[in-house]
Amino acid sequence: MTTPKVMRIMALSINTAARAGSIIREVMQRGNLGIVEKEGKDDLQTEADRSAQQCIIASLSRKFPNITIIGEEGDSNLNVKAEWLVSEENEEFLTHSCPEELLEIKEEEFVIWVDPLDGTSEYTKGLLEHVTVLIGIAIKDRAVGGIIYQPYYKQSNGDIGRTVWGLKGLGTGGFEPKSPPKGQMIITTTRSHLTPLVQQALDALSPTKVIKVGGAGYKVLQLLEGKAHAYVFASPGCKRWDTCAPEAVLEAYGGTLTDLAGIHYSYAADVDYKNRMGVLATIPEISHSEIARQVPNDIIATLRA
Ligand SMILES: O=P(O)(O)O[C@H]1[C@H](O)[C@@H](O)[C@H](OP(=O)(O)O)[C@@H](O)[C@H]1O
Ligand SMILES: [Mg+2]
Ligand SMILES: [Mg+2]
Ligand SMILES: [Mg+2]
Repeated sequence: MTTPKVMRIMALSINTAARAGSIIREVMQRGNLGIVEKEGKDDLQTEADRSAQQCIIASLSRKFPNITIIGEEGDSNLNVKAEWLVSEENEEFLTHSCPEELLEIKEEEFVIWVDPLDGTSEYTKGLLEHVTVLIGIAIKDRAVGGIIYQPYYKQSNGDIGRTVWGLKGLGTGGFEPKSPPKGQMIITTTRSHLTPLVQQALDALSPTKVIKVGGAGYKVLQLLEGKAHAYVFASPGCKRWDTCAPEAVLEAYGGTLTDLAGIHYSYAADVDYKNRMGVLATIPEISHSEIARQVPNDIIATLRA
């Protein structure tokens, strides 16, 4: 019985994200981040972003040559050194059963969205716990599988690094699920891109507490670990590579991630990769549609303009 393609892609992505995470730590240890500006001073790229992406895309495309892979850092030179090429599929993950509805998906139907280092700004500022490696697996236009690797997570046994994964129809792994305190509305949002519109959306939801952190991946981890009820970002800053993996993991867990109007983003290969309508993510325990309804129409209209 051959292993279903989606399970092999998840299993290789798990090991590849961890290898990319070790590259991120190696670059930091060497101390020369090789920072360049992409679309301005607010959009940085480091040697870690570039190298982690080379590792991920070279490894995945070597084993699955017919898969469409879209990386934040654009085209990468895939002639990488042998030590960056990951070929082992994660055996622990492969002990799980493939969801019935995903058994027959062909390689050509997958689109993989790669954010090799989410939280670059935080990485350059030493806020290392905000940094994640994101590999999102879409089938046709829907986010289905996700890996959120934290290169700087400290395990209780002293090990460094943690892999959080999710596959819709199967579930999640790698973290201790926790619900946030009842009777509160804790919202996580941007650490560095607060605008009047972002603030207006937050105010409309009357939060009891606001947690400002970097990284789309790290914000969704706040929801998974019971630190926040919702992630609200009324701005077009994020892209599909920021949200594909977090959406798949959160929704495999029973939560929801959409744009601010409550509509799911398409992850088809040919979409405009900008999340122009912001991000709204909620834990399973609260009504996503109820929260979306509380977002004032003028905010939606402004984002749509
Ligand atoms: O992978 P990077 O470029 O670090 O991803 C960015 C997002 O593009 C950006 O929108 C996020 O901004 P906020 O913190 O304001 O949500 C940033 O945190 C990173 O996720
Ligand atoms: Mg970036
Ligand atoms: Mg990102
Ligand atoms: Mg990035």
